[in-house]
Amino acid sequence: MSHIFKQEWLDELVEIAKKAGDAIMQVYGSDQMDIQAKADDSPVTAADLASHKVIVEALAHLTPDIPVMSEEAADIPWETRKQWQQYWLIDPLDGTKEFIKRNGEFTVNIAFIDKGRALAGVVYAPVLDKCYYGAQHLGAWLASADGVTDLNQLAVAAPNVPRIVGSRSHVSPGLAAYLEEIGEHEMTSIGSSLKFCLLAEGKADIYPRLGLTSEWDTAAAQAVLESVGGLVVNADNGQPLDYNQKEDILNPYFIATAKHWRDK
Ligand SMILES: Nc1ncnc2c1ncn2[C@@H]1O[C@H](COP(=O)(O)O)[C@@H](OP(=O)(O)O)[C@H]1O
Ligand SMILES: [Mg+2]
Repeated sequence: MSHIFKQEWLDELVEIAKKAGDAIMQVYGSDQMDIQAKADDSPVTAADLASHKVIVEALAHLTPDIPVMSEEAADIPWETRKQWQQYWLIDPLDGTKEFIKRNGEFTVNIAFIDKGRALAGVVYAPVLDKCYYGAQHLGAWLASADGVTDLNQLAVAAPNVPRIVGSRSHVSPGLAAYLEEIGEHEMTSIGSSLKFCLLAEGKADIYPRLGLTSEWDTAAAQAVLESVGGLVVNADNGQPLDYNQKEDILNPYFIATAKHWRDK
């Protein structure tokens, strides 16, 4: 059965992400982060696993019949997964390296994928106290200490010189070539899916990711950005970045662009 993504689900996702953030902050505030290396040698902490547990349990309660894929439970056969029309795709703690460095640039990510498209998502940065959430047919908002901002109501003027955002901890040779081609620009480095959120908030213009990411790293934030008219495309062919269309979970290199920059 196919579901219509409802406003109540979006509100519920915000609550779930905040609970997951609370679980992460318990580890963040303790002396012992319990860092382990995963099979691919990337770090995983007690916080990734605690956040994963909170989200998976809450989603099972919210929508018992919708499957869930998480970075921390990704071993789902392609034969099974390729049948999914709709599913939740989560990265319980994106920016694990930033979490370990304790610079606050990490997020909880929950996306709703509908027929290969990132339809809705929430991105929550507990230390920064910022929660971005949206759905393509409902809109997108930022909840912070200042209250709730409708991201579609922001009037953003595109600057003359593009403001580029890039990874703090994963720098690729492709990016250097891209920046050289683009010429004069301002560059900001920040960890996790927050890069997309800066575009959605009108604080940056382009996020070129000419390096590897997995589908759970991008889905929720792509949904937020595209709910405010931004776009994320495959850097090679300009096609929208899609989900669950191939066995390999790695994304192609991509370029994300803010609405005000697309309109320029
Ligand atoms: N070589 C690689 N292969 C796959 N994913 C990679 C990668 N290098 C970085 N990433 C992904 O990039 C994410 C961090 O993004 P950024 O560099 O923009 O902060 C990591 O998420 P996690 O922290 O959840 O593992 C990781 O999944
Ligand atoms: Mg990640």
